[in-house]
Amino acid sequence: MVKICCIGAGYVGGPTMAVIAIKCPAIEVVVVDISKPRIDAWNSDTLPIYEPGLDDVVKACRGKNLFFSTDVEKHVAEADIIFVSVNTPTKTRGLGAGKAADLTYWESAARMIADVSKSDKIVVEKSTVPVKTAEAIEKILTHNSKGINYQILSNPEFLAEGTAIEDLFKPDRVLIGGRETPGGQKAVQALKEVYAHWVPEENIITTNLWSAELSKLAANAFLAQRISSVNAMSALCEATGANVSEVSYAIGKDSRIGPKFLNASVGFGGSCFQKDILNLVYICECNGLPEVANYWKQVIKINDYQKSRFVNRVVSSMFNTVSGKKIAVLGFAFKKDTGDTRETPAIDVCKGLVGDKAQVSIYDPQVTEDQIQRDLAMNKFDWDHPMHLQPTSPTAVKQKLDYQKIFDNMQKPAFVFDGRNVVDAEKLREIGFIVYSIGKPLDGWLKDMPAVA
Ligand SMILES: NC(=O)C1=CN([C@@H]2O[C@H](COP(=O)(O)OP(=O)(O)OC[C@H]3O[C@@H](n4cnc5c(N)ncnc54)[C@H](O)[C@@H]3O)[C@@H](O)[C@H]2O)C=CC1
Ligand SMILES: O=C(O)[C@H]1O[C@H](OP(=O)(O)OP(=O)(O)OC[C@H]2O[C@@H](n3ccc(=O)[nH]c3=O)[C@H](O)[C@@H]2O)[C@H](O)[C@@H](O)[C@@H]1O
Repeated sequence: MVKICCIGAGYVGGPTMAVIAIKCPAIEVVVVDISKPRIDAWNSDTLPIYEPGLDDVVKACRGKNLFFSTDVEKHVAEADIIFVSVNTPTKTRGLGAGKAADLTYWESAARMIADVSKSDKIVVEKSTVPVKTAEAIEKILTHNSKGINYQILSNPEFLAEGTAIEDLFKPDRVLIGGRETPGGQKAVQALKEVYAHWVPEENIITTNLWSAELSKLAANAFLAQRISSVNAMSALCEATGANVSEVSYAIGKDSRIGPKFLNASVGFGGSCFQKDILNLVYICECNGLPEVANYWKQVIKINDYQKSRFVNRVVSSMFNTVSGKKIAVLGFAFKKDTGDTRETPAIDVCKGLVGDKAQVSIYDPQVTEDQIQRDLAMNKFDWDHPMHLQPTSPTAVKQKLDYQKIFDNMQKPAFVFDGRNVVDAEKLREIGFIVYSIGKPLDGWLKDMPAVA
């Protein structure tokens, strides 16, 4: 029986391994982590992360061929294939602080693999890492190899939170990079066979190691760039009377552009887009490519601009001050169907409003009060140092808001600021609200109260 061990039971390690286990009943999959609370939660009825469909997959194979354990060394020693899916946050201090990826967790996992292994291993980079990380890992593993053969593969993950199970069941592609040696190619084949249990062969792409590592950073950079592009357009729409949804639809009809990922928003969030672009910027700088670095930096700058533009719009609409005013924030996670708050734009928006002394009340059905308090107290880039444990008691209750009742209870004029373009603005205007929707023609009131970013 092939044995797989995955180091890191987070948003990637947990769902990815659960799907491998359910699709490959003949493979034993053990997910290990140094965090006991996280492993305990994976072994309980309340999983440590909320992800639609995840519960069913875990329950179907846990205890059969899927296991969660803190006995990291034992399971690493026994495995044939080791996935490393630990966090790779942005460095907070030292060389490359605020940009480079912090590989501390990765390095300690690699050293532990080197220490405990007694048989040949395929080590798979699942975490998103800088290009050439495999070379560094190879050095650590082979330095004291005691005759053990290690093959390093890059197999980046492309799942998005909120749709992880769907994405894993039907990935657009699986990417596997390996050394172009007979040993490297044999390892690529072994991993390909795992995915071939459910992914059509033509969707499994194999490349050299560096292409696979770079493709992951490039994919996230391109995706984030689309959002910054449409968000940049949203500002121009507001200034000109164009409607960003109509513009997105019109350009998305061009098959070369495509319709997906063109929703204007208060800005992108999540643990990866910003981190991975900063990492890409740092790699470009280290390779003497400042023009390329500056090109990608703009994606982050527009994202920051969009968040502060939103806060300024709120403040300027209310006579340039929100001091003492009651503001309800609905939704705090970085997107729907997740409880993950890492780098959520809501943090910047709430901090901006609180900075102007607003009285802010925050609600998200998937995020606990404790988590929100911690997030708002944290410094930039600290959110992934140490581990960011998710709330274990989210409610799945979907509540319908009674906007008429809300309006009746509010001081007038009553405002709604929609950072996601999800409310029915016309209906709310009929009730009497002044509504701001990103990138949409402005209400008369808002036109008279120009916001400066
Ligand atoms: N969250 C996402 O949607 C995606 C994340 N990624 C990448 O996957 C990687 C992991 O991300 P997440 O799962 O979100 O992180 P996470 O923070 O949720 O999980 C990482 C886990 O690794 C554990 N860990 C750290 N060092 C360890 C060690 N030495 N031994 C055992 N366990 C250790 C931590 O305790 C933590 O539970 C990152 O590189 C990220 O960029 C890639 C695609 C999607
Ligand atoms: O490397 C990663 O971590 C992952 O990053 C993203 O996935 P994720 O961040 O989970 O979620 P997305 O759906 O990409 O959303 C990211 C942010 O962009 C925002 N967004 C997305 C789409 C859009 O049109 N507009 C927009 O503002 C979302 O609200 C959210 O804040 C990528 O989509 C995944 O392919 C990748 O594997």
